[in-house]
Amino acid sequence: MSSRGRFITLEGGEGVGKSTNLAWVADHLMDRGLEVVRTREPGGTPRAEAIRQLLLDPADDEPLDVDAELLLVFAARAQHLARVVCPALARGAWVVCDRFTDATFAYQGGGRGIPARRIAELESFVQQGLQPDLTLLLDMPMEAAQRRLEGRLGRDGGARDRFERERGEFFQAVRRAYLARAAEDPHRIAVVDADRPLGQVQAELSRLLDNCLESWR
Ligand SMILES: Nc1ncnc2c1ncn2[C@@H]1O[C@H](COP(=O)(O)OP(=O)(O)OP(=O)(O)O)[C@@H](O)[C@H]1O
Ligand SMILES: Cc1cn([C@H]2C[C@H](O)[C@@H](COP(=O)(O)O)O2)c(=O)[nH]c1=O
Repeated sequence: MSSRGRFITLEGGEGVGKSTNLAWVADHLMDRGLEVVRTREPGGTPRAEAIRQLLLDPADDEPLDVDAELLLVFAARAQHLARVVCPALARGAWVVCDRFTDATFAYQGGGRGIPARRIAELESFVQQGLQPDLTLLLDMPMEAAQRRLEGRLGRDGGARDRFERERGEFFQAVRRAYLARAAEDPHRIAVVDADRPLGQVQAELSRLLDNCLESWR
């Protein structure tokens, strides 16, 4: 096995099963003796988590400007990369991250309508060429994912955050943007049908991960 760490991201719309499967992916890799760092965006460090709170806060006393939203996402990312992701990869750990820059192209690009070239400029500035080695895009129809989310919110007694309050068209645009990214970069982004029982989803994740483990040897 190479000593270089690997960067794996999970992506997809709200409620498709990212958190559930992130834990499973981390365990799958740890079972193979790898050091795994499990993290998320926006967030992953105390200051980046504080930016996450600003982004997710549904208070409508002061609407968040779309460019401010984009810059906050990348500010949190810069902090997360500097403090967590890059040091972990440098010491040979595997980083498994719930969302990364594909989410920015999907939410701020597809959802908010910010041109992809503007997002790409910030991506180059903040990431300096760093890209995930593998992205697992969990995909399913928005309506079914919304039902799952309602089930979880009901059980948690949780309230919807600023993004979860968006309308259906927003989430349809997010899904289209994710699928367009996967079509542009099929070598990195694997689309996984998430609208299946968990065992079937995880069997496919297992196959994808084991193929990568084999080819990265
Ligand atoms: N394949 C599946 N079949 C049925 N239910 C599932 C499946 N995967 C996840 N769930 C359930 O759906 C709900 C949402 O899953 P989860 O919280 O993992 O999604 P998420 O993509 O992380 O959501 P968010 O976008 O809000 O972070 C949870 O209650 C989870 O137990
Ligand atoms: C990384 C990233 C995230 N978002 C949005 C997408 C989600 O609605 C929230 C994060 O909450 P979750 O628990 O992961 O669902 O943030 C975004 O708009 N842009 C991004 O780059």
